[in-house]
Amino acid sequence: MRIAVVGQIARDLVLVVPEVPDASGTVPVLERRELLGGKGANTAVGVARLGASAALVGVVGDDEVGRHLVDQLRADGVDTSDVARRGRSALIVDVVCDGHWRYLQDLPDSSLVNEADVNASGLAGADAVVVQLQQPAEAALAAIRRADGLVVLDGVASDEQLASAGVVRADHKEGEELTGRRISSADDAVKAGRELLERGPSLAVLEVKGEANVLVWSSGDAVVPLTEEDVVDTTGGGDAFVAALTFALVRGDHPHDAGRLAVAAAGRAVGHAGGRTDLTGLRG
Ligand SMILES: OC[C@H]1O[C@H](O)[C@H](O)[C@@H]1O
Repeated sequence: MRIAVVGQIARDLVLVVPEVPDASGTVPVLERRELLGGKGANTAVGVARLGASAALVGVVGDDEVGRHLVDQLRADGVDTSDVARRGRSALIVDVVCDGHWRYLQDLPDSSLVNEADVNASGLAGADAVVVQLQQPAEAALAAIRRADGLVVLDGVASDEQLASAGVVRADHKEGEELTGRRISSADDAVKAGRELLERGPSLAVLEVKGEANVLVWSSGDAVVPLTEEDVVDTTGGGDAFVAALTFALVRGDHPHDAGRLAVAAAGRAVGHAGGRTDLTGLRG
């Protein structure tokens, strides 16, 4: 099984604080961690740790940090032949308070995947392509058009993108933006998911904040409650979720089982610090 991911690669600076400061306020940093991150890279590493072959279409800086990011991806078993090197590397500052993140993003334009990167990549041969929609819309569309396998969209997709996708997955905030609906219960998510299916995909996966993930497909739906893991850091929970969801769907799992594996993976991710989680042994 080969899964390609189109998305961001970054260096994360995690600062754990006791509270978020007001304007002109100061708070101490309780803990500082320099970690490997980026949604695309985290997802690709998750796929590799689940035992599939993972390839990443992304960009790192043409600098020392970029070399380190690529070396670590390779060490984690990710095929980096489609990782471009230019400009400076993206830096994300994760301000973590009570286990929940707020990001400050230093994303130079050069750090975004462009259409030429996608067209030069080998994603066409993959069984599934995960497209993270933080990338420019034209690059995302190029990836969707070039994909031969299952297309999994992660984030707020446009109608044009949805029309050619197999799966769309959105966290709570993205789900509300994507559907224009308030999603505060599983029933809301099922209704929103049904509307999404009319826009193209055959599976919609929406989060109900703090409660569950809801999967909706043409002949059914399933509500998978979140695990009761102690939350250390929510960074990367969604990336582990998408990695496991895609892995399970390509393996041929029923959507409900795929949802269960995805929730278990996200639970493992939020139970530890940083965006790269060891999903080894998590096979459902
Ligand atoms: O999804 C988590 C990732 O998003 C942010 O962009 C950080 O890089 C972090 O690793």
